[in-house]
Amino acid sequence: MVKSRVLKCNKNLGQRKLVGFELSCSHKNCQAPALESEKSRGLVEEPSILKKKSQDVVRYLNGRCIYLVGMMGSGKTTVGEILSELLGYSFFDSDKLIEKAAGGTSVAQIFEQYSESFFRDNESEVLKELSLMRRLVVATGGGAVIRPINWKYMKQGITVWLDVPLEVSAKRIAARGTDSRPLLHQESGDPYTKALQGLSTLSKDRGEAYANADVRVSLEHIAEKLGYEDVGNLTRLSIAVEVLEQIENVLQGDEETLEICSPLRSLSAG
Ligand SMILES: Nc1ncnc2c1ncn2[C@@H]1O[C@H](COP(=O)(O)OP(=O)(O)O)[C@@H](O)[C@H]1O
Ligand SMILES: O=C(O)C1=C[C@@H](OP(=O)(O)O)[C@@H](O)[C@H](O)C1
Ligand SMILES: [Mg+2]
Repeated sequence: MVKSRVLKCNKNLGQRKLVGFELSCSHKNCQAPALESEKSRGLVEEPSILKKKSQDVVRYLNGRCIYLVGMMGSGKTTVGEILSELLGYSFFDSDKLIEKAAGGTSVAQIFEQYSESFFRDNESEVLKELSLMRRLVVATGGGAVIRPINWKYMKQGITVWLDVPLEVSAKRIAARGTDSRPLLHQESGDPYTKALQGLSTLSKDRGEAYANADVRVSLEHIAEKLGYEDVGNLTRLSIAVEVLEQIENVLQGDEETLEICSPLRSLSAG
């Protein structure tokens, strides 16, 4: 087992960082376990056409990581896991890494016991560490987009914005409750109302930050393409496939552009 860098620091209010983020991978360049071993998780059955698409995207990515951005409840963690399985990449959720480094303290407790700013410092540290690695799918926390430094780290890979109607995200969050999302706690009313109000406020504050992503995956666009009346009924897999297709479109375009612009490139590729 190869361990990448582990942050050495102490967990206290004086220091701004938590004790070691342990980012360990099964192979030197952070390849995920072979897809077969992932199949045991049974997250997705993979028809041959999807396998071919996944393999094409892996080639275009050439080891670059995928960073999923989007509001709370947009499906970053859920779709990210499926994407990692399809690509044979390792999956990391930045929130989970922070919670693990904090000895299991939840995100909500970190906000309460330390501060949002403390959480954000650690979020940036996690993204900095992950930016040194390859062949990862990273589900970021919804607020990762608000710090420019985080874009510097995420832009080492391909950034994908899951653009989901706030009503759909609010419904998903309400189904599990808002306790785990501290930025929704100050709202009043039933879980759906709290979630929708909180998301609406955050969305206004964050403006176009998410639009800095390399790829925008609009669930409304997918629903239209697939003939779904209700965006909320789109399956996790159909969204993951759209992410792959959009990444392929962007990277294929880049590859063709590079081929046109620098004919020597194919020689340098060896
Ligand atoms: N396509 C989907 N259809 C139905 N529920 C979903 C879908 N994607 C995510 N969810 C659910 O929505 C909630 C939020 O998803 P999550 O992946 O945690 O979002 P994020 O990480 O962006 O906050 C979870 O309970 C998850 O199971
Ligand atoms: O939008 C945000 O600022 C946050 C989103 C959360 O992650 P999810 O987007 O996975 O819920 C988590 O990082 C924290 O509660 C802050
Ligand atoms: Mg998440």
